[in-house]
Amino acid sequence: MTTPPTSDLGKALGKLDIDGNNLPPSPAPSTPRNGRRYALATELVYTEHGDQYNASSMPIYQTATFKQSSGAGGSEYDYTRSGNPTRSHLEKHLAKIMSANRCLTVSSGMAAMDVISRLLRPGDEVIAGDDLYGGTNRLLKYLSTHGDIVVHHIDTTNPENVRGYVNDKTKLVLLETPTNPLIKIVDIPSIARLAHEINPAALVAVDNTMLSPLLQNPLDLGADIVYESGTKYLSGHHDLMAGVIAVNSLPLGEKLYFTINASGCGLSPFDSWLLMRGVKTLGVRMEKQQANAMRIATFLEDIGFKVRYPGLRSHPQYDLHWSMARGAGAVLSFETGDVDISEKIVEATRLWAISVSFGCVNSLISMPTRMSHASIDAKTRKERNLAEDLIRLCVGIEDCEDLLDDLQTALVKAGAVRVMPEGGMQAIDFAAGETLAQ
Ligand SMILES: Cc1ncc(COP(=O)(O)O)c(C=O)c1O
Ligand SMILES: N[C@@H](CCSC[C@H](N)C(=O)O)C(=O)O
Repeated sequence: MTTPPTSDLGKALGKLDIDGNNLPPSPAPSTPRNGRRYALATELVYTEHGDQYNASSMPIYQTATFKQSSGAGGSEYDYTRSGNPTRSHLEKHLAKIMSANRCLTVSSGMAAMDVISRLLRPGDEVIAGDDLYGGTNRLLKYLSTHGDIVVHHIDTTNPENVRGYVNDKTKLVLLETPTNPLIKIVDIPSIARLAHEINPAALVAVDNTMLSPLLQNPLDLGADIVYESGTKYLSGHHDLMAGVIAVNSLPLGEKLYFTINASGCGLSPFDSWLLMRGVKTLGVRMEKQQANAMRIATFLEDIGFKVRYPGLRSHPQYDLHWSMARGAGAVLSFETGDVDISEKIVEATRLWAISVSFGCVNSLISMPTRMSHASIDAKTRKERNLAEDLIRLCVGIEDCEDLLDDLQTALVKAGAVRVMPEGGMQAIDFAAGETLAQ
């Protein structure tokens, strides 16, 4: 029961929420899904954890063990591998944000993927995209060579392609959207629907790292599992590694928890605390990152580069993206038509750090085939149309004029653009055989 309101405003409003329920104003931590009622930007920062001293920030329970009050054990926590209050608090908060009934946090995005992959048995089949993060590709390859799992890498941008591969052995359909690094869009609702129709036991898992729960909720779109690298947008500062898994099915959540406890990959108390702190600023970070990304993408497209970004009208799956997502994110890629020129651009930037990963407050530049996707062999990259000259930009929160200025200088220094007498610049079409001299 809630206590009666004492202020006039309180009396006027009572304790009723917008649905007329007499409930606490925000989700009780243990019932995140049913309790959500503020806008996401508010929920990101609003937390309740019931600390005995009312600490505003959830304390870090930096302990491996918890003393028991009886010889039979049985307290809520006994050992941090099995559970820790700081991690639990984060998981409950994330469940609320991710529109999930249960959330689990582990030591990296790949650990999340590994935990999910333990649901597979020899002979099971996995359907995955042909454009996906290099590390995910590497783990799937390992499962196929060491675990007798059959992995089909197909173009998941067309749900009909997926239909052809779903059968009674399909255990997992693994999707990324937008894909990393080609920024292709995958129709989560259609694929989830058809996969479940053909094989109700098939699990549809979505790697939501590119957008974060602020911009897309795959569970609401029909997925069974959503996971993310918390190393990226959720934390936002590249100062921790984390992975997050969210589900609505509680039995499925228990299976995943079993693996986390059994294998010991649960997120540490300190990283749980850091991630909790990072999540609170996700809204403001992403807002600025997206605004900057849109300007950068528009500039590159205007001067003639082929740019991949779902914020641009020219993206071939623009409508599909916006039917699922609330924003375009802040990762884009573009091609120059010449690998050496791309390398020169990357190396000529100063503000844009040459770095893997994305989602950080700092802007990053990289050539995926040399860095994040180098673990995919050159032959496979070619088969999957992963252009060697592709440059990926992960846009941060800096002043956009500075970012544009640094990028423009790098383009000129690298000889990737022609400076026009009337001002401005024009990309040189190296793929069409054009040169700077022309
Ligand atoms: C789309 C995507 N998923 C998963 C991962 C794995 O995350 P982590 O590096 O935290 O293991 C990455 C990057 O590493 C990624 O880009
Ligand atoms: N050497 C690492 C590369 C990590 S790439 C990180 C991120 N997902 C990205 O796309 O940039 C590895 O081998 O995993």
